[in-house]
This record gives sequence, C-alpha cells and structure tokens, in this order.
Amino acid sequence: MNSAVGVRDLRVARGGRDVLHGLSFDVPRGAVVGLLGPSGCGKTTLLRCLVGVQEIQGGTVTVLGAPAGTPALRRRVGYATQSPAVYADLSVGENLSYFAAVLGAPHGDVERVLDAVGLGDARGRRVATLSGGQRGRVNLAAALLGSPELLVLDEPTVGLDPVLRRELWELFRALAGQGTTLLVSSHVMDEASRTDRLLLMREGSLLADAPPDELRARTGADDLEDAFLRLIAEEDR
Ligand SMILES: Nc1ncnc2c1ncn2[C@@H]1O[C@H](COP(=O)(O)OP(=O)(O)OP(=O)(O)O)[C@@H](O)[C@H]1O
Repeated sequence: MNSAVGVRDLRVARGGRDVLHGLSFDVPRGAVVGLLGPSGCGKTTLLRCLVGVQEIQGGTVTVLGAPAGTPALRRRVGYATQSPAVYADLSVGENLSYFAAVLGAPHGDVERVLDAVGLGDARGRRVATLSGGQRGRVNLAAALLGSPELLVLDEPTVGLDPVLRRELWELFRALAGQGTTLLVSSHVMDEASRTDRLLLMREGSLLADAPPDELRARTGADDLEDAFLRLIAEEDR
C-alpha cells in the first residue's frame, strides 16, 4: 500500500448543494502535494473529508490504509485548520503543552515544533497578543506535535511574508525528506512550484492531478498560473 491517501468517487453536499462531484485521486507517501484552486472550489471540504470530520454522500476516503476518521488515525494525522484553533487566553507554550498532553506527544516536542515554525522566542506570549501570521504558525506547530505521518494543512502560509513563506515550504520539504506526507492547500499559485504533485480544483472537480513540470509541459505554459488558466479554457471549450 503505497498511497498515504486514496480517494474514490468522493461526493459531498453542503447546505443542500453538491460541492464535491465525485473526486478520485491518490497522494503518494512522502510527497508534498499541493491542493490549489479558487476560493470556494471545495478545498477545505476535501481536507475535512480526509481528517474524517465531513459527512460524505458517496465514495471512499482511505488514509494510511484505514477509513478516514478511524480513531486509530487520530495521532497519525495532523490537521491545521484555516482559522487558528488555539486558545487566545493561553500563552504559545501553554497551548502547545496542552495539545501535546492530549496527543501523548513526547516531552520536548513543544520545543521542537516551536523551533520548526520559528516561534522559539514567543513561547511565553499570550496568543491574543500575536499577529495573525504568528497565530497561524502556532496553529501549524500544534499540527506538528507527535510527528504525524500525514499532515493536512489548510492554507498554512496565508498572511505570511515571503521570507516566512519560503521558510515554511523548506520545513515542509524537510518533513517530507523524513518520510512525512503533506497535503497543503493554497490559492497562491507561486507556491505550487514547490510541490511534488498538484491537485488543481475547480468548482468541486479535479482539473488536474500531476507534477508541476508535467502541467507546464502539457499546457505549454511557463508558469503554473498560466497552466491553470489554460486548463480551464480547455475544459470550457
Ligand atoms: N458550513 C457550510 N454550509 C454550507 N455550505 C458550505 C459550508 N462551508 C462551505 N460551504 C460551501 O461549500 C463550497 C466549498 O467551500 P470550501 O470552504 O470547501 O472552499 P475552499 O476552496 O476551501 O474555499 P477558500 O479558499 O475560500 O477557503 C462553497 O460553495 C461554500 O460556500
């Protein structure tokens, strides 16, 4: 079983409307896979399916060899939601110590994840006093606790300056080098080139599932934003 994630014919409706229309794809183990597409196309909904918090209307979602949402997967999958899910009243360190205790993460993990996201100096600060970007990084640090085998990250670089964004993508690459699988959503096309593979979504369907170079070659576009636009034009023809 080589895939970290296997999705077949996934259908989801939200608010009485079909939002995922029968998606099928695999995420190879140890890869950094980007999930890209315009706002509202269904990225978050798809990620919710992978972590098992979304009711689905049809299809199957297999994660690390088990059905998504199986309790045994809880410690093997890290999920960072788009809006930070951390306690504003607690310090950065208190938040992470709390989540580490809940997860049964090893002692010392708090230090490790704080360093990984570049927040070593902010350990004693109350989350309420942090910038949006810093808060996002605390949220990401929490997802790294316990070194999960699969990381599902919903727009982890939103609100970050280019230097920090680059550092985070270097971190994602380093984690993949250690065997972690990462599925990272974004709507910033320049981040797409940093991935091993791209899932391009549009209106609840997959427009493409291929490595960035293949997408460039297939469309004849130099940059991925153009490639995406050409794929849309092709589909609309
Ligand atoms: N709680 C909800 N109830 C009803 N419809 C919802 C709900 N959440 C999302 N939707 C709808 O589902 C569709 C997909 O939304 P989703 O949040 O998955 O998109 P997204 O690609 O992650 O967007 P963004 O990049 O803006 O976060 C949208 O049409 C949205 O309006």
